[in-house]
Amino acid sequence: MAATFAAVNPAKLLTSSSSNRSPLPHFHSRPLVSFSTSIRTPSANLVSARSRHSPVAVSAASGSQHLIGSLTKTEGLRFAVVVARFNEVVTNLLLEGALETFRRYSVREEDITVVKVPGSFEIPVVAQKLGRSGNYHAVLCIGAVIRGDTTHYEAVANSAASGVMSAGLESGVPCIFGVLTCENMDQTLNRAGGKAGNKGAEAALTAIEMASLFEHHLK
Ligand SMILES: Nc1c(NC[C@H](O)[C@H](O)[C@H](O)CO)[nH]c(=O)[nH]c1=O
Ligand SMILES: CC(=O)[C@@H](O)COP(=O)(O)O
Repeated sequence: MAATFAAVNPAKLLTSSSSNRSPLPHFHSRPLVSFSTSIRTPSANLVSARSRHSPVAVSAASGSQHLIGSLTKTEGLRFAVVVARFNEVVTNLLLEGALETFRRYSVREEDITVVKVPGSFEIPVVAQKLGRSGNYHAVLCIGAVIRGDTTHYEAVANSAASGVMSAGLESGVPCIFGVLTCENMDQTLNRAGGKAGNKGAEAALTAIEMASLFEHHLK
């Protein structure tokens, strides 16, 4: 049977859609977030063999081991991005934000697969399949659900949210919820590179952290 999804070169996506939009205002030239790796009570006995090799596993005063994903150890991490085409003007901006973040944090383009689906309702089943494939360390889900006149909004938004959660639980691969659920287009655009930032970029950071947590600490 033919492949059920098509891989899209993210570089091409960025190029093809960047001509008719203004630059995203919330991007900076350096990584947006960094975690302190300092150990306040550096007792050798408290640091496990594994954490010695990982600057992001820190031991607290209590002696408990604290594990946290790294935003900098991205080498070899592979990501799938499932994007709803519904409200495409918005989801393209979210996708661009996500790809820009992956690039800033040194995720290689060839380690990113973008899969387009009709609407947010279709995201979970694809996320689950991608998670189960074993090919990805995290699946980032992007969509934009905007309230209309009927109760359709609740159905789509709630299904997307619980479906993405189920996809993660069922596949064992972090599935990240980058689906906007907004009252109107103003609210939506504000969160797709406007006043409230770019939630696609934020969700990509979450994907990196979770992928690292699983890969470096929870295997
Ligand atoms: N209204 C929105 C939808 N609706 C479409 C559904 O997601 C789905 O494709 C359809 O019901 C067929 O199963 N999708 C969004 O992503 N955003 C919306 O605002
Ligand atoms: C998300 C939606 O519900 C929307 O596109 C549908 O609008 P309506 O409730 O007016 O049919």
